Amino acid sequence: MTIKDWLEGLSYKLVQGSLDVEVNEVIYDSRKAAPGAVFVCMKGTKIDSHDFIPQVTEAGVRVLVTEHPVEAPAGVTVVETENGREALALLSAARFGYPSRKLTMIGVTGTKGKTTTTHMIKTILETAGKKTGMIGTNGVYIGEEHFPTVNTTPESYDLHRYFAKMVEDGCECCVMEVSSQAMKMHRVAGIHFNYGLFTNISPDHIGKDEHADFAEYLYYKKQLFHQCDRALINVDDEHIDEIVKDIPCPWTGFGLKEGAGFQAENIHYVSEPDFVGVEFDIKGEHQIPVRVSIPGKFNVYNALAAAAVTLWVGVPAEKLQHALEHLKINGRMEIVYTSEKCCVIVDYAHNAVSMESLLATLREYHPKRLVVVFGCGGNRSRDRRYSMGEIGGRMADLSIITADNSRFEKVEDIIADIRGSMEKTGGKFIEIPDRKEAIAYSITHAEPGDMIAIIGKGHEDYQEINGVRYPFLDRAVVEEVVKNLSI
Ligand SMILES: CC(=O)N[C@H]1[C@@H](OP(=O)(O)OP(=O)(O)OC[C@H]2O[C@@H](n3ccc(=O)[nH]c3=O)[C@H](O)[C@@H]2O)O[C@H](CO)[C@@H](O)[C@@H]1O[C@H](C)C(=O)N[C@@H](C)C(=O)N[C@H](CCC(=O)O)C(=O)O
Ligand SMILES: Nc1ncnc2c1ncn2[C@@H]1O[C@H](COP(=O)(O)OP(=O)(O)OP(=O)(O)O)[C@@H](O)[C@H]1O
Repeated sequence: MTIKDWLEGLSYKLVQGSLDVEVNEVIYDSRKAAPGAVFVCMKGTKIDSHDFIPQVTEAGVRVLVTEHPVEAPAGVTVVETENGREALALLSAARFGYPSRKLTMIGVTGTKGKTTTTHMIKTILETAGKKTGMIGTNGVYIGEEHFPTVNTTPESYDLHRYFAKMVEDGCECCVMEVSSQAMKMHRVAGIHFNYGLFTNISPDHIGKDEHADFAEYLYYKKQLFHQCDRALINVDDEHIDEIVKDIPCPWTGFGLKEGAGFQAENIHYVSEPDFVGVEFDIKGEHQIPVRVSIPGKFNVYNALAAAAVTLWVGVPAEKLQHALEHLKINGRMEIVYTSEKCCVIVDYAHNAVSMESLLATLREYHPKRLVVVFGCGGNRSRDRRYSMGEIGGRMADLSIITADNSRFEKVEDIIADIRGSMEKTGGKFIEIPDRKEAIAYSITHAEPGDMIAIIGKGHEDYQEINGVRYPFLDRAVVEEVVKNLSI
């Protein structure tokens, strides 16, 4: 391969050297410099990697892609382009042989529900026999393999490396979360999505290094529509008019609104000893009754969107129904135990907004008592402790305040902050600093018909204390308690 072969689709200027230089790798981190690699420079939020040109050329790099004129040794090829991150995306796609073109690509964007919906889509597609790779906040899943990620949408080079692995491992489809930040940072530049899904939008990710304001946030979320054949959009979103304004691709609505292409109706919240979830009828393009084994109104939206897109992919109705009825998503409204006595749910809700919507949704199931077990992370905003304490006090029948990832703070200090706001509400609470004991207490003291929500850590398999991550999984603790006490 020569660098010329990898420049397809990129607008560039050759400012030094030749395009016939043989290349075998694309890098964007100077510490990986080696002969044969193309080093793509960019101005990052902290570092300008053009500064590393002396080091990388010293290490044998013979091709540089830069955003502005640079000084480079004679014999080194310099290609100038407008945006290094976009160049990285296009070169990486070429480097791996455009693997995303061999996959049915589904992109999911939105403020809330991305992770849940991508998991649902993957489960449905795999139930229908379509091997599916998945990329998002919880990491990358390819077959039995799991790779952790730093970002919800990883850097472009890593994306294409994972797509290539998916193709190699026989995946037919890829479902991935596409964050607005990824759009802004060109991580998905050049990727073509067969389907683009927009779950919802509300103000979030606004601030230094993210989005300047809500308009910019929306603008970047909408960029997905420029890269997909067909879009699926939540028509109940309060910003629907702005979302679909000047939309460049055909789109279909989903939601509860009459006339939506995929409409949910006859919604029932079901709480039975062996099934807790929600059932509804899909109306519109298809008429299919479904039962979803994850509770909550927002999971009606997530399941409806997942159903719609997988029906478009060609999944038969009975496979869809089976998948939704037996769904389990680690740490997202995960029902870990249900019996005549109580129902125990593990969820990742770790701020007041998520906690409030979670508790409100569980109320719909009319539990005898709604019990919440939670703490707050150390070395993070103290406001979160006050607001979560207030929500617990106001919305639960009993709050059991315990430890989360205390990091470098004392659990007792964090609990004291939570207690401060909880007391003002008059809500009932107890304090059990040891999280394992708190979980055990919630179950052993359950009253028939109770719902117990253990929140904040979801899928996390550790508890971070004084810089050490100790193994800890809420679900495993529940299972152990239930087994030992055989209730
Ligand atoms: C603000 C932001 O988005 N930053 C992202 C960005 O980092 P950066 O621009 O700060 O990078 P930098 O440290 O300045 O480095 C610039 C360049 O120098 C290179 N470098 C650096 C050091 C060195 O010795 N040599 C060298 O060549 C780096 O490899 C890089 O190419 O590029 C990195 C690589 O892709 C990202 O990991 C990083 O995400 C940070 C960790 C982050 O927190 N991002 C958040 C805001 C984010 O992206 N969030 C979204 C949304 C999540 C959601 O919806 O919930 C996400 O998709 O995760
Ligand atoms: N469709 C939805 N609408 C509103 N809230 C939702 C929806 N789906 C999930 N939630 C709530 O938001 C929390 C996060 O859900 P999820 O991880 O699926 O979203 P996300 O878009 O990936 O979020 P994040 O960007 O914060 O990782 C859940 O624990 C739940 O409380």
